[in-house]
Amino acid sequence: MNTLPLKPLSILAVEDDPGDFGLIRAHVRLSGLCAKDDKEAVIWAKILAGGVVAAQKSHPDIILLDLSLPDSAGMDTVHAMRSAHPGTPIVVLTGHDDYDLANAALQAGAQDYLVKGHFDHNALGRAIRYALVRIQLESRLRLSEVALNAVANGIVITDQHAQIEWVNPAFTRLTGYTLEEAIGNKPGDLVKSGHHSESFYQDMWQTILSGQAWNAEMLNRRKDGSHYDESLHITPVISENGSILHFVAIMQDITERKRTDETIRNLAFYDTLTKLPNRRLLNEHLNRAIASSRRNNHYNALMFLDLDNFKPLNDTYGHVIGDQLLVEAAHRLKACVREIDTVARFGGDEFIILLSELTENESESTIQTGIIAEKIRDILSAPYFLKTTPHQIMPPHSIEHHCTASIGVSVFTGHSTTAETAILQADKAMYQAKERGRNLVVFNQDLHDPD
Ligand SMILES: Nc1nc2c(ncn2[C@@H]2O[C@H](COP(=O)(O)OP(=O)(O)OP(=O)(O)O)[C@@H](O)[C@H]2O)c(=O)[nH]1
Repeated sequence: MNTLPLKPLSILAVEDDPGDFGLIRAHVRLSGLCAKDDKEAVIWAKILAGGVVAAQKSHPDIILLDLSLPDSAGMDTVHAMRSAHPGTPIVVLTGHDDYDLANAALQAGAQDYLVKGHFDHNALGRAIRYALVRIQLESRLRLSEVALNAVANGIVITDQHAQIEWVNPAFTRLTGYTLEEAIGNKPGDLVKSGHHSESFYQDMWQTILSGQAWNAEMLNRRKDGSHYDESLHITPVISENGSILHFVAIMQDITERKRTDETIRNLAFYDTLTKLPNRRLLNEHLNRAIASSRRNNHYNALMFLDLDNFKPLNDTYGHVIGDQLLVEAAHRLKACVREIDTVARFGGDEFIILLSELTENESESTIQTGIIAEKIRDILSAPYFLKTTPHQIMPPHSIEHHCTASIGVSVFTGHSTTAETAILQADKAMYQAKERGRNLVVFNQDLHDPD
């Protein structure tokens, strides 16, 4: 920050009363703000218009402004001088002890005021120095405000009780809440989505109340009810004695980034046609199931499922119709299992179903799996109604198609197998199901030479 000018000050006094001007000049000399023998140190203008012109010509360091002039009175005088000379500090001279008038003058852009006839050279000197410092601080403050208003990130300033004192326009753009609507509310009351646990917020409070900054990515709710993802950074503002005065929260809308991350994740781990987990995600789930089975001794089951005679459907009606059947089969499979199980598309017309956390008893687990496998076989064999699309040669119509599946099953614990062998065993059993005439469930354990 600039310090006060070291050179003697140049002062403009806008004052219609020669007696008052004489007093001002005497006080200025006594105050030591300018050289004692400098007759030009205080420039005199008797009316506002003259004062405005004099300020333009001489660029004074400070303007002493009487509020009651022949060509202007009251706040109009302050407004006129302030707009003509925005960067020059103004000390208003009021005629009587009118604090309302003085306050209004400060609001209108003056930096300080003096009551005429009630100040000496010390008070004048102090007022002038104060006004010079204050205008510098005000200009820095204005600059910061312009910057805060211009940034793309939302900014919220709260008091120590988390009640909003100020928000910037980016916050309004992000949440839909204007400054007026936000003031006095707690941020959580405006944007909490209900998506995060109590412990999430407890962690936040614990951190910021201990004087530390807190960062998180979270889902919030706009005024119109829609949701957005934000990256949030909260910093406590701490006084010299260590108590918290404010919190400053800076938030960035990361909805787009989250969406892109989600798309990339979906492409990496999910089949684009059926939206089922792909091989890579299946392997993750399978390895996790094996690891947990090693700890808790629960059996898992893996079904390798291949649709029977799927190729002719493609050959007769085209891949678009074949795709519809694959999507419908995926829906049916998902409906047959629990939330914790995995239905994955392994490739082509092959699916894998992983049943996790069965019982600790092999035969019980095998019976359970058999029931589910039969249910799947049954559900998949129900007719499919597939719709041809208008661009095909035939007008759009519905095709009723029948399709069955051959299912190979392996039941295992984490102690007895690896992910690879579990898949191989189920695949081998599925191959047997095909060999034995299709539309069958075959367990790996029932093969003559199970692996
Ligand atoms: N519509 C469609 N077809 C696919 C897709 N991926 C693979 N296919 C087809 O699925 C068929 C798989 O056929 P197979 O499993 O070899 O033979 P199948 O006719 O089902 O006979 P079996 O399995 O022996 O009962 C092939 O015609 C592939 O072209 C896909 O994403 N969409």
